[in-house]
Amino acid sequence: MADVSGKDLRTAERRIARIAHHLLPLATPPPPRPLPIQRSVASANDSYRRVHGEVSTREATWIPACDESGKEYTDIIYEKAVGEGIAKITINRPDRRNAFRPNTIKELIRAFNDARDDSTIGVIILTGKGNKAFCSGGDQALRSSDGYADFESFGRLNVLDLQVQIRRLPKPVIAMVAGYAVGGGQILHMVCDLTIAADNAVFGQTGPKVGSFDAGYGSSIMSRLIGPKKAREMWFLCRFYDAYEAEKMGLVNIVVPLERLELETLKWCREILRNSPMAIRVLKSALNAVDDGHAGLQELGGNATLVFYGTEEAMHPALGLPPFRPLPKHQVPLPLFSRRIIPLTPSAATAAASPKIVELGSLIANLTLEEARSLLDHLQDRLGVSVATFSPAAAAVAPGTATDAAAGAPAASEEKTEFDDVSSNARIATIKVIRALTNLALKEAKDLIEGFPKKFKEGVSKEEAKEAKKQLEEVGAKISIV
Ligand SMILES: CC(C)(COP(=O)(O)OP(=O)(O)OC[C@H]1O[C@@H](n2cnc3c(N)ncnc32)[C@H](O)[C@@H]1OP(=O)(O)O)[C@@H](O)C(=O)NCCC(=O)NCCSC(=O)c1cc(O)c2ccccc2c1O
Repeated sequence: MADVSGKDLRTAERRIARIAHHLLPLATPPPPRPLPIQRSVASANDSYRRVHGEVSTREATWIPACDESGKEYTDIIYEKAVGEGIAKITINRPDRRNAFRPNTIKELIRAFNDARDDSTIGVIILTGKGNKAFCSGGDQALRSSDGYADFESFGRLNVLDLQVQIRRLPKPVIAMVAGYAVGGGQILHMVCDLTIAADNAVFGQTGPKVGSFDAGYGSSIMSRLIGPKKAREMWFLCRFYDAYEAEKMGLVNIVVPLERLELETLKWCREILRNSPMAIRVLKSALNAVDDGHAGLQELGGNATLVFYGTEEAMHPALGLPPFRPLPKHQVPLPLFSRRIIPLTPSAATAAASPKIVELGSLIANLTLEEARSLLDHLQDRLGVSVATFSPAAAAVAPGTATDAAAGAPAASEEKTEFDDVSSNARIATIKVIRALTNLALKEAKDLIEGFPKKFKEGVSKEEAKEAKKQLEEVGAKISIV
């Protein structure tokens, strides 16, 4: 028989005693072990399955990751899966059953921040090194009267910041639990969105035995997860519960054989990753909102704002609603617009010009609108003059408008108005007025002031043209009625 020293015996006794007072007495015999992975699937060949198929259950290839500080991690391992949107954060203090010290929490916060900001990451796994413990809570050797103190001269309870960070993180966090998840470690898995437990997992609180308690998430979320009676039992009695009991209580999502723990967790990650990240982000905040009070509403509200920012209305809030009353038919705009239009009207001065000018004038007069536009661009590039310089005496200057009158209108026409270039300053206000004048939809109104010359209004009276001119000038547009 091998020699056993007195010290070894004492250590063994101490360990047995430590576990024993958590595990005994069990109120009921352990429940029969269900099959490790249960599925409640109506049909393995339903249309959902045929469309979406099964996700891969292969292993991931992990590469070490760091955050922007580039600082090494000592208490954790931070990795990302090659070619997949999965990050894995592992508490790396196995000789302490992955108990955390303040530095561990600081590193966890850095890694979670990085995974949050990395747009290639969609799901984060939190786990512990080895098979013996996910995390055994705060490092009891470092507890002092003002919290947990390691390299600093003061104590902290910075795990509370980490809990909040995980709750607010806009991506799912999955706790992958093997072995003990006790004390502050059990609370960490509870604030994660999902928990995949190995069949050797053990859950429980020890606070009242070691002079501590978590009256924050550790109490409220536990009560939400397993119900108020069970939460009281867990805290008041400080018993430990195995993985199957935990599953029955609703503390974990699924129990799997230890050797399949990571593969099953990866499968869950991959299933999440094929769904809409924004839908999941909003759902996470919605599921947390009531329990997180104002902070929960703030998170949910922030997500609503983000979704709103993607809409046209948020980009142009000043545009308001489209005009309610449809305009009479003759006023319904025929879309037509111009960045630059030269009003080509004959004048008395033309007759007095030299033959060269008359010929040039005649050539210009016969240009199509497209050619006229090209000519203006050319002149502008060549001579550096603005289009407005070429507008006739009337008043056309950027960002002006002018509408062509009805075809065949007798006089060269006070009933025409054409749009010239609309400056960005006046743009939104101009669009708004145009919509009121024309009943155009937002997009059409925007196209109107940006697009190639097209008709704006047809058959309008002089008074209407003047009124339109007045309204547009009031918002900074410059108009000519020719
Ligand atoms: C987890 C155990 C049941 C495992 O038992 P096992 O027999 O497998 O292993 P050992 O007991 O021999 O442990 C091996 C080795 O690890 C050391 N160790 C284990 N846990 C811790 C720990 N939490 N802190 C420091 N060191 C730990 C252990 O001493 C051994 O070292 P050796 O040198 O002797 O080999 C069992 O280990 C256990 O019950 N651990 C203690 C669990 C515990 O009480 N945790 C603290 C609860 S309080 C808490 O976590 C907490 C943290 C916070 O930050 C809070 C913040 C705000 C409010 C409340 C908080 C809070 O309550």
